Amino acid sequence: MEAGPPGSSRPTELGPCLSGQRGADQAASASLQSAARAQLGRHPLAVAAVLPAGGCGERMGVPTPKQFCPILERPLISYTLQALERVFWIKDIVVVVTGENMEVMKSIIQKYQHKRISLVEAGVTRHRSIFNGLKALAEDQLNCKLSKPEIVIIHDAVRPFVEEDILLKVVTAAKEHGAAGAIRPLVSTVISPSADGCLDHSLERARHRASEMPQAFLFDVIYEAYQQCSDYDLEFGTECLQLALKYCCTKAKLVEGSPDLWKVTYKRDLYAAESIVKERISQEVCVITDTKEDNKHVSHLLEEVLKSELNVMTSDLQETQKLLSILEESHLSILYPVVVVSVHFLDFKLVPPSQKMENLMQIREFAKEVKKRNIWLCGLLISYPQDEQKLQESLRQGAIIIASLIKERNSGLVGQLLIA
Ligand SMILES: Nc1ccn([C@@H]2O[C@H](COP(=O)(O)OP(=O)(O)OP(=O)(O)O)[C@@H](O)[C@H]2O)c(=O)n1
Ligand SMILES: O=C(CO)[C@H](O)[C@H](O)COP(=O)(O)O
Repeated sequence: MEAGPPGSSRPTELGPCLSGQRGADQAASASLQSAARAQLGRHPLAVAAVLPAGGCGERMGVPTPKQFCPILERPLISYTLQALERVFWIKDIVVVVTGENMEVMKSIIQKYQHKRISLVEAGVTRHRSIFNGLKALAEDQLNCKLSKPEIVIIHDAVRPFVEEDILLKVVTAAKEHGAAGAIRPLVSTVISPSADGCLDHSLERARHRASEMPQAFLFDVIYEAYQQCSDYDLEFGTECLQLALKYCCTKAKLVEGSPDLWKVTYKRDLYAAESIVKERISQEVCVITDTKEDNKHVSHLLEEVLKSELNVMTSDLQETQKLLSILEESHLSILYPVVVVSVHFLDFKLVPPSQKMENLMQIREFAKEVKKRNIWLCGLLISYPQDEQKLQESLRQGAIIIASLIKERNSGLVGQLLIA
């Protein structure tokens, strides 16, 4: 079973206790939390977030709006919500979706146990959706749990890889400047075409930046800007920072962001996002070793070979049960499929595989059962020849298969029995 909570490099969810890793993560998260308290001031600022998620994802070219497209069988928007929920000082998260997607969104919130989420109906453009989200925060509506924040973060729901440090930077900058936004170096040069479709001029790439998200604003600044906003800007605008400048004379502070802030727009972006998620959640593997004497030696050999493929954390049977109960209690597998590889060693010369097959085939039924809890189980039969060199080869094959199962997370292999 591969352990290790999902998502960013500093997971804070409950999860299997990894020896050194967890300690480092907790330290990193604690230092961010103390930085947040220091930078946001002794009386912590009231910070809320608005996530526009009311688009139809036309450029994605599929019927499902891209914010609901699956990554490892979980909707893209759920990853973004998880990233924001992890930030303790964001008190409310307003998600703006179309009326027709309201029920879908509610089911996602319930299934993945998202917290601090309020839903608001989208507008026909991104700016109108964001404006609706701000209105929900501005008006102390009756029996509405939302209250007006001092700072509001605006972040596209289709930008799942947002970390606490960039959120803290834009919020801190917005507190001082009134507005702030993440930027990235341009990859392509920006050109301006003339009316006849030829090049009029090009912009000096080094002197320009791409505007990304997250952005943050003093709530009163951005709310005022949207209230003054022309219909043309609401209809065709794409830049919130520009609204703050145009309508409130507020020059946003620009904050260099990480390469991970990109927006999922085209289908290739979805493939890239899934690869990044797989890579991030496959950093550790937990080897569950049989404590019976005759298998202990070969299990140890497998761990050694696995170390060349992945970071290996070893565990014995008792630890296995503890890990499994933590998994059950922490609902870790709700957010990400947990891969469990049940490894068996067999000297094919002494024991014909067919004799062992029967009880190994039980894996298929058991796998069907645990898949309901998002645990992806498959079996691996490793040849255990007496010849040391042949044993090393089959262990190497076994390690390659295990690493691939964890990194690739192919649900088609769930319940299968593979042989190395
Ligand atoms: N009327 C709209 C349009 C867009 N968005 C949201 O704004 C974010 C960024 O917009 P974009 O990438 O353009 O999304 P879509 O408009 O869905 O994409 P497309 O332009 O390809 O249709 C997305 O999270 C999208 O859901 C929104 O809340 N309301
Ligand atoms: O990068 C951004 C600057 O705030 C916006 O996400 C981007 O402009 C949205 O544009 P579109 O919705 O057309 O992709």
